[in-house]
Amino acid sequence: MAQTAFGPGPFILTVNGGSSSLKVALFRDENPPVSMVRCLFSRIGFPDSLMTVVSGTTKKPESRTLAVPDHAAGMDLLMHWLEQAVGLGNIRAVGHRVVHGGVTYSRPERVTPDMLAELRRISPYDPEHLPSEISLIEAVGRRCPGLFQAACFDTAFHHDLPRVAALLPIPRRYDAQGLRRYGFHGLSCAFLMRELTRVGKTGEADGRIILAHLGNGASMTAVRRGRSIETTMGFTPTSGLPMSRRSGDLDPGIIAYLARTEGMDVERFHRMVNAESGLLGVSELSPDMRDLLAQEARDPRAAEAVALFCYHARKAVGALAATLGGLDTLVFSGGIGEHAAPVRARICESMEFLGITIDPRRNQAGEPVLSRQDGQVTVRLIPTDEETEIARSVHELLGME
Ligand SMILES: Nc1ncnc2c1ncn2[C@@H]1O[C@H](COP(=O)(O)OP(=O)(O)O)[C@@H](O)[C@H]1O
Ligand SMILES: CC(=O)OP(=O)(O)O
Ligand SMILES: [Mg+2]
Repeated sequence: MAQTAFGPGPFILTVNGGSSSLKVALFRDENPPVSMVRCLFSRIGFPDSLMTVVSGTTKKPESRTLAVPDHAAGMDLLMHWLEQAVGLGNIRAVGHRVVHGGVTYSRPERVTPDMLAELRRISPYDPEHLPSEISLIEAVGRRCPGLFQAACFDTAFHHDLPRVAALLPIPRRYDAQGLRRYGFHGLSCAFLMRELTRVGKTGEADGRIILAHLGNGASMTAVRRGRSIETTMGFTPTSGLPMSRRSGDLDPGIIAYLARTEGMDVERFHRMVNAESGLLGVSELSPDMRDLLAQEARDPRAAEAVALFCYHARKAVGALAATLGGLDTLVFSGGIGEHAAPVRARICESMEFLGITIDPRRNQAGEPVLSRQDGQVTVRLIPTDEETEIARSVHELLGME
């Protein structure tokens, strides 16, 4: 393979399309894959979209503002840049994060026309993520026809949820139509479990574990003997914990109430619970935990939003521990879980009854183990990396071709 700006190829490209962001990373196709450069488009669809590039070697972020009207436009810009930096011929495969795989997909798979048709069919399951993810697969296909593309599903980690956890308490006929609890953030869960196997005590990864993925989207998952047995998100990623802009679980009665009293229609309701709720909705200030922590001393709305987030997270730890029949390990991850020491402290407050005690110094310093020496539950901080998980899966799939 020819020499490129990032050394010799071949490369794997990973594509992670969020609701208004796009993360792309280039890996050298080795075992394990080596991250060469990462690129983040944020605020897609806004006039001040930002492109941030972080090189795998210097780790120095370089940002510039540019108009990115939608995900496909971001992908086109990126492919153009990659053509010059590495040559598209040096890219062996592209791996996409696909948030929803419905009942059909339980492992990473090569994208086929049939898969695209099925993803289009289930798009209404997750209109926040699936349409843009499909458009990214299509954008790559247009630019590089025939290139190996794989879909890595967030729902896959939870595919074998116990029936009682997956079943929704609504008329049975909907279950047959795919209306069930699926669970998300599975790529992050898979990565965290791999890391726990690497850094944990002997047998720890086979114990009773809660993975707290707290980012803009936030969910917690109970894992026993390596298997997801319960998780806070259900049919869509709007459910579960309150998030940066998403409401999380709500009383279903609210939908009918707002329709009757305000004439609120489906689209308006969808926008409210996905884009105008959570930390942003309660604080009326910001969806960003950093901003709220900085303002909570002087603005009671910021304080209430942070308190609400920590309260629901603590409640979820208790509920998930009950489904596990006790707890051995609690893992904090995601932007908030990895960086917000005060939030971690508040989630773990008054949890001694469950064996959770964290050491304030370790927590403040963000050490890999946060629990006290004598703590019954090992509380850990593990940075997640969905991109590496995707690249690993693609490398494995290529090996099976
Ligand atoms: N130092 C920090 N202190 C508090 N919150 C932080 C810090 N760094 C990042 N966060 C929060 O992490 C969240 C973003 O999480 P991240 O996992 O990066 O997002 P995404 O889900 O979009 O991948 C934001 O709410 C941000 O405020
Ligand atoms: C599944 C999900 O919530 O994804 P994100 O956190 O990237 O929005
Ligand atoms: Mg995320």
